[in-house]
Amino acid sequence: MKPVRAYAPASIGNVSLGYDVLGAALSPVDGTVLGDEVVVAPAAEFALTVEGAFAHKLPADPATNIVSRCYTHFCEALARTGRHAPIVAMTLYKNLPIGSGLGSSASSIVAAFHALNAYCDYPFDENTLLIMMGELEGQISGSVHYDNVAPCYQGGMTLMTGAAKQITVSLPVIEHWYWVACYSGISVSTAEARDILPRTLPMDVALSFGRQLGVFVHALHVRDAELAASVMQDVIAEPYRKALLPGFDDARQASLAQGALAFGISGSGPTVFAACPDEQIANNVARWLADNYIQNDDGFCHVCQIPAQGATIRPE
Ligand SMILES: Nc1ncnc2c1ncn2[C@@H]1O[C@H](COP(=O)(O)OP(=O)(O)OP(=O)(O)O)[C@@H](O)[C@H]1O
Ligand SMILES: N[C@@H](CCO)C(=O)O
Repeated sequence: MKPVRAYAPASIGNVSLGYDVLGAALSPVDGTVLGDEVVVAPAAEFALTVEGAFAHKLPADPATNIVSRCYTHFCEALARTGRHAPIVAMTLYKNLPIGSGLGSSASSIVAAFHALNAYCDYPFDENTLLIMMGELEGQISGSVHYDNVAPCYQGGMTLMTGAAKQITVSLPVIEHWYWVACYSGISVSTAEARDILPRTLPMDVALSFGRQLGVFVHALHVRDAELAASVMQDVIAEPYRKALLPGFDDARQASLAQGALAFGISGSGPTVFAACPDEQIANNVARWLADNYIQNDDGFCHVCQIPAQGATIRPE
């Protein structure tokens, strides 16, 4: 079998108004690689090598890397179909920072499963593979949520259905919007950022959540950018999580003052995002965030769009 390489993009989980049920893939407009890659090649025994800018931030033992667990999970699923497990050497290019809010573990998981599936000539369909990706994401963050793995794998903006038969539906995107994503450089554990949230919601919060999500989906379908932006406030997680993000309120105020239409936490943070009506405003917001929100040399800021294509495969 021939070696393959999979690329899986960064993503915004929640997009402010869709806690755990809405996500979007990200693609920097300047062509920067913002996502993990996994290469799968034939070998005499299983091995995982980790390279890339953030490889040193992962535990040294490859067995603790989520990519090794993806391989085991994939092989077990394959065995249930009567096929033999492939013996492979995998290389993870860890390009995304850990605990960033950019769907870093999701990116590794999607690249790993997509590469293994392609290497084995696609034994699993997209929905089946997505369920496996969600299970592995759940092992890391403490509960299954698809809002990073789904857009990362499928591209675009995806809404989770809650039904195993079809995990996601794809939403239209406002094509002229630019999305600034700024990673401050610190790490926030997704599991811990989930633990600080209340287990139940007051009725008024539940009503706001449902109203916002319904209006947003409608607005995307009728291409009403103003209406879509008007409901992009996080009533569930941001009130609790912003305390974990130094400079969050100032960053929001400055981004909105410069013309951003909406501003929020990407996933569980510390990355923040700003949805902007044009590229010029996005560049201005990105400059401000780069100068003021980034806290150390690991931080970065990119002007992005939401790509229609999610994970990709190419021969190695
Ligand atoms: N390939 C991998 N990529 C990322 N994290 C991994 C990987 N393998 C193991 N881990 C571990 O999984 C945990 C990931 O933590 P967490 O879910 O907070 O980060 P994340 O997925 O990077 O976050 P986010 O979705 O906010 O970007 C860390 O403890 C990390 O060491
Ligand atoms: N929906 C998840 C995304 C984590 O990146 C959360 O907010 O916890």
